[in-house]
Amino acid sequence: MSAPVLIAGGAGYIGAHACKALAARGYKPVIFDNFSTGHRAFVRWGPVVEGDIRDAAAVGWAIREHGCEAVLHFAACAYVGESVSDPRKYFDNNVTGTLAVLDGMRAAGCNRLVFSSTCAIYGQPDTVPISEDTRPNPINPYGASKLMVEQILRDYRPAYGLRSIALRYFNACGADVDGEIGELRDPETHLIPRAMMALQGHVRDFAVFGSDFPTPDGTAIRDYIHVSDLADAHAGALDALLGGHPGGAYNLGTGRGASVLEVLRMIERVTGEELPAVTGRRREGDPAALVADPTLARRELGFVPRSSDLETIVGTAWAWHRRAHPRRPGDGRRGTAQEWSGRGACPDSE
Ligand SMILES: NC(=O)c1ccc[n+]([C@@H]2O[C@H](COP(=O)([O-])OP(=O)(O)OC[C@H]3O[C@@H](n4cnc5c(N)ncnc54)[C@H](O)[C@@H]3O)[C@@H](O)[C@H]2O)c1
Ligand SMILES: O=c1ccn([C@@H]2O[C@H](COP(=O)(O)OP(=O)(O)O[C@H]3O[C@H](CO)[C@@H](O)[C@H](O)[C@H]3O)[C@@H](O)[C@H]2O)c(=O)[nH]1
Repeated sequence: MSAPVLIAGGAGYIGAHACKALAARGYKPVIFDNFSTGHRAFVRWGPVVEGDIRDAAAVGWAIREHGCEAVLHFAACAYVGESVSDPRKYFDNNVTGTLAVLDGMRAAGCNRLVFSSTCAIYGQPDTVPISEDTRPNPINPYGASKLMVEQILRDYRPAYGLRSIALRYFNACGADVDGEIGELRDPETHLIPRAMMALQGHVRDFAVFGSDFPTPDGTAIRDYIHVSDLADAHAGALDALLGGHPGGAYNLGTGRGASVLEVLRMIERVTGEELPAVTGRRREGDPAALVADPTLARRELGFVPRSSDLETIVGTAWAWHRRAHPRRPGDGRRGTAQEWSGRGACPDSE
């Protein structure tokens, strides 16, 4: 018998990959989504309830109707820049929305939750790699909203017996190896999909955001984790919660950092194409380096990334993008990623 699980935000990028991973493990994902950024075409592995997480009664109804034993909660607004210009939207959807999910769960007698948190809760840490002991210090409302939810979850555990695991993803990327789902947003702000959209002529203003960071090549370093590894980690966290895990918070990353230039060189290698080489200013609020210490997740959840080498990340993302965004004629290229390493030689995009 497959256990039904409510997947709030299951029509989105990471949520849909999690639905596929859960279905492969014998769970029955029940997708709950308002399709604000999700895709109807990504609903393939279970029934869908169209609704808003801020509607606690609708969440409770969906849990009872399908007999869900747990909730995986991906639904959120997740644009860092937008969270600075419109913080109310973020505190409303991410914090008030999560309170409503928790109300719906309690009303339906469901007390196990896996929550999508983020390394954005750490802000600009002084040292990397970042362990869970690093003091959270978010520098934007998006990160603050996720940290608030983590605090709420900690308080709900002793008060209401709601056991939860918060998974702090580093940079989610890549696409399903079968090419069934991938990363597709409007607008798209993330490095890898934007670079690929630039190659296909859909983005005209692609740039490296900053070449003066205190890093070996001057560009920012991130810990890129394949979305299918994240999806497997959710299945593992769910297994753990259903098996009696008391709950907690875990970093999900590889422990290895890659600079923007290293990612772009890999994109050029895998695609055999030259990217437009433009160096722009730093994006406001971008830390120099975020790299996970994933030891705790490995030890306590058995988390081992299998697809998170840059070549697999870029290869799967490129396969998806070629299908999702057929090339447009004309491209306006201005150089190669190789040229970026000679910083200063490139035109400034500002
Ligand atoms: N993409 C990343 O690199 C990354 C990193 C760290 C954390 N996260 C977190 O992971 C989660 C999923 O991110 P994603 O990249 O898949 O984003 P996404 O936008 O693709 O998915 C979010 C999904 O939630 C749905 N949704 C949003 N608000 C809703 C509401 N009020 N009611 C019902 N459904 C709603 C959207 O329609 C969408 O299907 C988010 O919570 C995000 O904060 C993402
Ligand atoms: O066109 C672009 C886009 C991005 N970057 C740089 O590439 C790096 C990665 O950027 P991006 O892919 O936008 O990811 P992050 O800004 O690191 O943020 C993502 O990863 C966070 C966790 O690290 C999540 O919390 C956020 O939701 C998610 O947007 C950063 O240094 C950016 O400045 C560029 O140089 N050019």
